Amino acid sequence: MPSPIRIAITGAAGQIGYSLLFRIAAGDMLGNDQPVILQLHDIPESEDKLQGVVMELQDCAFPLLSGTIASTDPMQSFNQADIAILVGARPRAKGMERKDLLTANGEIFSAQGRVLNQVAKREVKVLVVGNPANTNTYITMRNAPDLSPSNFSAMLRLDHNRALSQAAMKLEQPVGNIKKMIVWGNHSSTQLPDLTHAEINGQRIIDLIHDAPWIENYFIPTVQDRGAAVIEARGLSSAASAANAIINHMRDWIFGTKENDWTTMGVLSDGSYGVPEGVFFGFPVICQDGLCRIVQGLEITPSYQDKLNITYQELLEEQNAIRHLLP
Ligand SMILES: NC(=O)C1=CN([C@@H]2O[C@H](COP(=O)(O)OP(=O)(O)OC[C@H]3O[C@@H](n4cnc5c(N)ncnc54)[C@H](O)[C@@H]3O)[C@@H](O)[C@H]2O)C=CC1
Ligand SMILES: O=C([O-])CC(=O)C(=O)O
Repeated sequence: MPSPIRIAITGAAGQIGYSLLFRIAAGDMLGNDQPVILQLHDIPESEDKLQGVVMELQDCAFPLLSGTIASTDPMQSFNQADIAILVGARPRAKGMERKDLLTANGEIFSAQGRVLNQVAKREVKVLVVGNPANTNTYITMRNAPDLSPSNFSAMLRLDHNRALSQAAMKLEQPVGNIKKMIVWGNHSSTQLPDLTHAEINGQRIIDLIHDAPWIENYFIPTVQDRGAAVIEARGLSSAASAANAIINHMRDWIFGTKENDWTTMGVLSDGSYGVPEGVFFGFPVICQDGLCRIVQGLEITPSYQDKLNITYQELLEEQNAIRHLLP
């Protein structure tokens, strides 16, 4: 058996945590022969709840779970972490946009960035989930100057999975056959779900759908607003699907994306596709050997380029609002 991998998870007592920890401990993220140590973090107000979750983890007797640490001290939770999944933050309620959470949540990520900088492994992979995810990733990265920007990514995988499922339902085909979906930009309602490059069994989906109004008036807004629709229906934000997306995201990052496919991750922009450098932006990426690179050379229509600019501008506004949280 390989030595255990240390996984720090913040907000572990919350609803995403409850859908996530048991799957990781069962081997869904790192495989059936990889032991893990869960380093669970939450705030003092949630300490009792966190202890309850730890009891349940013990009661599962997971063979791969070689240790569990539950702490309200990030120095302890992030210590020597190989992976850090930053979920802990306030969720939005009905009627809010995710960026309305910036004031409540931004500070969490500057503090946690500083601690990661001090005590996590230098090659730690940090996935930021707490909203607004792209800008919180930026705050975390900027507060951890000794770690490479490539150690950080923002979660757009839930949007990517939502887009895959909507396309599969329209085509009445298995979702697993669809490749090369993209969700560009911010994890917000300005994101651009893009199936113009997507394929099913080697054929371009747009050649099969032939329904531009469906794409413009149903597919794009349904994916953009899905988080709000779930909140409206459940009274709570997506949790099981978010946990599943975390597992998908980390698996692809660590083990690589599938051949002839890519995934969507929020990574630091480098000027690709006319998106100026310096924002965490949903791009199509191919991962190999633990490194992810932005897929190059895709054709973007002028109308989609305008939409990329809208979501970029929103990210810029978010960044301007959090300047005080940067060193
Ligand atoms: N990027 C994405 O695709 C998605 C992001 N989210 C976001 O994930 C976050 C968590 O969502 P839920 O689990 O549903 O919320 P929740 O309210 O059920 O749980 C949040 C947990 O975080 C803890 N917490 C609060 N401040 C913290 C801090 N400073 N350090 C550590 N833990 C802290 C709380 O005590 C609570 O246990 C929210 O911001 C939500 O909007 C949710 C779904 C998808
Ligand atoms: O919509 C929300 O607030 C939660 C979230 O990020 C999502 O479900 O995509």
